[in-house]
Amino acid sequence: MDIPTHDAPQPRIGADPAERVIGQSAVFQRLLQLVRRVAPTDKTVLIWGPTGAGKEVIAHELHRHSRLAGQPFIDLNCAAIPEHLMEAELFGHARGAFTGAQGSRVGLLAQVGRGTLFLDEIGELPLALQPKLLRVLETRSFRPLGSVESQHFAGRVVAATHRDLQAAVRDGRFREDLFYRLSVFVLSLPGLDQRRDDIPALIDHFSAMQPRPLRFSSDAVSRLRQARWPGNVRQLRSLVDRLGVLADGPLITADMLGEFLELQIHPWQTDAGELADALLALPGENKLEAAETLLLNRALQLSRGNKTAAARVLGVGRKVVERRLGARADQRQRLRELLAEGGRLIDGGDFAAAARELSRGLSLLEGVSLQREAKEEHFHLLRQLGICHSAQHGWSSAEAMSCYESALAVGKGLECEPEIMSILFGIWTSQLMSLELDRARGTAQQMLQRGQATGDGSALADAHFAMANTLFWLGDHAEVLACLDRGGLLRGGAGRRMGTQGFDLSGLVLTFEGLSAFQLGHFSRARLALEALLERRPEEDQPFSYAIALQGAVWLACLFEDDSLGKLAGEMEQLSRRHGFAFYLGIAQFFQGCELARRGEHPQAEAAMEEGYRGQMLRHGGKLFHSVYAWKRCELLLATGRADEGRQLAEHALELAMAHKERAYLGELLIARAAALRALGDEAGAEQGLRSALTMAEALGAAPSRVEAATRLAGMLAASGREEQARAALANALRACDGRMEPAHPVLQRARRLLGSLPGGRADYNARTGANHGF
Ligand SMILES: Nc1ncnc2c1ncn2[C@@H]1O[C@H](COP(=O)(O)OP(=O)(O)OP(=O)(O)O)[C@@H](O)[C@H]1O
Repeated sequence: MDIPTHDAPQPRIGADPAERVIGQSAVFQRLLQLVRRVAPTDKTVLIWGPTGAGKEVIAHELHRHSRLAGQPFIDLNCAAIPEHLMEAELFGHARGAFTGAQGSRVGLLAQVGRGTLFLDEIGELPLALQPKLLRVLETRSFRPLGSVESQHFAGRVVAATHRDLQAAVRDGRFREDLFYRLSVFVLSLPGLDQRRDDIPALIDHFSAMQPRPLRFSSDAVSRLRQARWPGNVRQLRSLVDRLGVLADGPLITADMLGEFLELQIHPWQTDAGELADALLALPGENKLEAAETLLLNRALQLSRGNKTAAARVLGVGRKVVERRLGARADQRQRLRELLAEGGRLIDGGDFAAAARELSRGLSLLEGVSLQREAKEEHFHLLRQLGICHSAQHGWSSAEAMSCYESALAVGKGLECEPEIMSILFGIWTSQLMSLELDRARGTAQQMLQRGQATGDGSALADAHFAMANTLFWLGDHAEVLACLDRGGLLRGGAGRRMGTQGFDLSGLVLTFEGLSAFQLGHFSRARLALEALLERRPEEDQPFSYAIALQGAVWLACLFEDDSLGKLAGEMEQLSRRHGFAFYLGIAQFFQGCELARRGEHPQAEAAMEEGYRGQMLRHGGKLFHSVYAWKRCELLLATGRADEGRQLAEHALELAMAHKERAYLGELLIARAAALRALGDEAGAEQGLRSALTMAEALGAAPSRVEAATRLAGMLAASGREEQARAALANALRACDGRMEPAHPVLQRARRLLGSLPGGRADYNARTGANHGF
């Protein structure tokens, strides 16, 4: 007789019925009594119980106590056989019944004779087969596929399930009539948690089955009695089996159990389908290989790297394990070579080629085989690829960010602190440049925490600078100075302190100290910072440090409306061109534009500002400078009679600033918009705008914009005959800044000139401040 072959497990015929059934607990004993009472009848029985609780053992027990104990016991797992083969399996088929049926086949219904047919996982029986099985039970006859003759079914059906069959009936997944036909008797099997008293005897029973005898100390037994057993008796048995292979000696103590209990795999908590789905969701293309790697890794972990023991756990020869490990070592070597090659190409500035090599390395890691053991290589691949992307596409590149973020996730737990800090710095820069200030502050905070945890001074310095810089754009100028101070970065003198990123940190610190001091009205401090920046003489081998110093200097010179602005910006432009510092070239051109505007050379000013901001800064850095640009360009537009364009620009910049909580130059932007409105003839709008600017500047503690807004407002009030209000507004703003400002600063000079021109203004101011500034 030709029997068609398939990959499904063959049913076991005549499984060892002599296997002892262990269980003295009251609940289990009651069940056994019931088993013995039901067994001699030939009625159908449904065994319900959680997975691994011993349903098959009970089915054997039923068979053993039945009148037909000498007859076959056949078990068929309904979940393990593909639907299209199940019917032939059960009913058998005649020759030629379907394509490929070269011979006839005797089905299990016939094979079982007068014995017990155990249908395990009956809940998985395909819906199409359910009425056919029902008919067998009702008529006690069946017809093999392709046959015209009915045969008598003489056996007994015992079914089992861990599912709630009534729920399956409600959901339409199981036929109600079959359910009632099967559950003539229902035996409910308790889970191991409900019969913990059986645990010691079960441990003894399974220990005795080991090739090497095992003994459990009493604390080990009580630990096992207390453990959770979602996989029930099968889980307990696997644990003892594993101990039998892996324990160093025969005595098992509670301490040794910890590791084994923690490492328990619970495939029984899920069903085979779910388990397979989880495996199919593994990373990489080749899922079979991924699943195999997972098994190998686990076996090695359980056997603590012992290949012979791992091979035993896996049920393969040691050579198989060795071959797989050898292949992995080769792959890892290749990974290291790619990483080294990537590093060399980065050093040589060939970022595109480096990215290609590094990506190759990443694709090697796509499967799960190397992911665990090559974590460090994985981290460096992602980090270096991030460097390539930011070098090629700018700090804000999405690819760079995603590499950095993945690197951080992979790098958790690795001892690569300097590299992790450098990634965080990269992420922070990108967030700052794209005006994601809240996120930038979060990253700076993370850097501070890491720096504090490791106590690394350089990392802490970087972190304080990052935080101070973020705070500057958030408009919290007093906190900028406090943060730089907390980081021990102030009063660094003329020396150079390089940050871990290779930047001249002291030049940057002086810049933000100066800018914040300026906004707070501490003009003399800001001026000192400007002078210290100018003292940082160019050094041939450190052009980038000089570019940083010049950046701070031109920016401050612009704020101070100094005559040196043009010369400094020119110097910065030349330096940046010479060394290819595109972003710094943009800054230089932009400030050149500001200087040209001051001199009234409007067309050239406009060209320089546009080229600097749009041509370079936006392209190579980000939109961080948008408010400085909008403020200065709006002034230029007003000077050339394009007030409406100026208003639009200022309004757009205000929207952006508000959306990103960027407040560094918010007062200046509000003033610029008010000036545009006034130029457009909207006097009321302009007055309102200036009042808002005044309030905003006051709230931010920003002195220059406060005085400027008050001066412009006073000018409007005086022009409309409200001289008293004008004088009060001006005197208030000046008084608030009094004692901190340099008398020579142009903003103050304009304010004082106006106040002096108002009736009683000079006397009023001098009387209130007790000063005599000699208007
Ligand atoms: N009372 C018991 N005495 C001895 N061994 C038992 C007992 N109960 C279960 N076992 C053992 O536990 C393992 C699981 O038992 P069994 O296969 O009968 O569980 P099951 O409930 O049918 O599982 P599943 O739901 O996965 O089909 C088997 O190795 C079995 O020998």
